[in-house]
Amino acid sequence: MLILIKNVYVNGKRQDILIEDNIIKKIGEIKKEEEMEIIDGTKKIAIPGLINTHTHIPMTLFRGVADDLPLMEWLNNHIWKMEAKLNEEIVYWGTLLGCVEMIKTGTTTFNDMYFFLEGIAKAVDESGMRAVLAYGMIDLFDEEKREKEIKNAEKYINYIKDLNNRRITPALGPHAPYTCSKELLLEVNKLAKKYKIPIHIHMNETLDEIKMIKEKFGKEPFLYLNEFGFFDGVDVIAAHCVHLSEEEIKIIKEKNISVSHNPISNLKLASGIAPIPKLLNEGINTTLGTDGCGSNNNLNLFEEIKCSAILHKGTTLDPTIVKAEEAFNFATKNGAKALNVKAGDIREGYLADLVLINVNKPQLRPISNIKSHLVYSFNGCVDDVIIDGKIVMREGDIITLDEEEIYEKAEEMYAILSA
Ligand SMILES: N[C@@H](CCSC[C@H]1O[C@@H](n2cnc3c(=O)[nH]cnc32)[C@H](O)[C@@H]1O)C(=O)O
Ligand SMILES: [Zn+2]
Repeated sequence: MLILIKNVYVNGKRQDILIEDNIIKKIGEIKKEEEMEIIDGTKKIAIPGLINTHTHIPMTLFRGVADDLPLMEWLNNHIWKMEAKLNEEIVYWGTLLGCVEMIKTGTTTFNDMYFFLEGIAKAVDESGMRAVLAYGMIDLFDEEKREKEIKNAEKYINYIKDLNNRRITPALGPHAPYTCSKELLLEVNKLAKKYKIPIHIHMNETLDEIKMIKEKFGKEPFLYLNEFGFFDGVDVIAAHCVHLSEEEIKIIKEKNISVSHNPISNLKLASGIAPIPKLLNEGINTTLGTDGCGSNNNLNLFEEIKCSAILHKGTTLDPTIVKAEEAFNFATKNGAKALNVKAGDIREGYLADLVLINVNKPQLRPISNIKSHLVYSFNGCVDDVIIDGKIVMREGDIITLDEEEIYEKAEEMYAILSA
């Protein structure tokens, strides 16, 4: 399958992009040939598909159901109660709704931690998106639950591998150090090495959890986990990292941990503001996530890009902190590095995960500085999306999914959850 995007603004100039199978074959001057599908890029710019490194995608169905609460109350009194009613079908439709929202706002890859993974994987496969899927493990320090969670985790790793779908890969998802025992975390490290897959974990989101860990284990979360080798020999994506000591930042740097910065979720749950300028100073790989729709409440990664570019200017009173280019890289190159996917940039030999945006939009005019507009002005409504070399959306219409059906089913599924 050959796709030729003609005369599109990419990497600073108007040129052509040739896609062969799922790879960007050539960028430059390219002649049209018979068997090519041609996309006219004349009025469009091409950017790499965005990469969301922290989601709980089926939580689209929890949008707006428990606003204006702190994390622990939100989780314990609302979210975990509703999650008890979830099943494969509800998770499937919630995921499809999330895929529609992510495709429409230019996200092509997401890093998810949830449960009922068959439903999630089926929806991802149908949508055409790329995803790293982890079964979220919680043992609450109970041995019986631990055995069950470890068995489930390994079952899902093999389930996803057996799908043999190059767009869907497995990860391990121990929920957090305050919901997972040391024994479970040690087992997770072992499984990550055995299957050569990354670990996705919530870290240092709120002051409460840090207090809990310090009281229970006598030290801060990263120091506690590092002491028993949790970070050794594995790739870790740590979501949130809001409250960090200097010692903990050292560990993040030394262990090459990628941070998933979720500024809007952290603000909405009043968890705090992650010390991103300090992490950047240490060269720590910083990426962006939305978290779930219960605590954001959308999946528009352009909002996270803009928020990450202005929030830290405000906290440091330094307008030069987190420049537009850096913020854009959080959601593209850095995300690709964290998830170890050859995407996040439009270069020959890279995966053909790219997005076209028609510049005939008021927020993109005058065309003075495209990168600035994408970070500080654009509302995220993209036009065409190509993932793994397949056209998934054309001029705003998603080809792979039936939007109307998904919107209807989402209402039905929400009615079950809220009954
Ligand atoms: N097997 C676990 C599932 C854990 S999935 C990931 C969990 O993270 C929860 N979650 C969502 N957002 C956040 C957050 O910001 N911090 C901590 N947990 C969250 C989400 O509701 C879900 O319960 C169980 O039986 O509950
Ligand atoms: Zn989360």
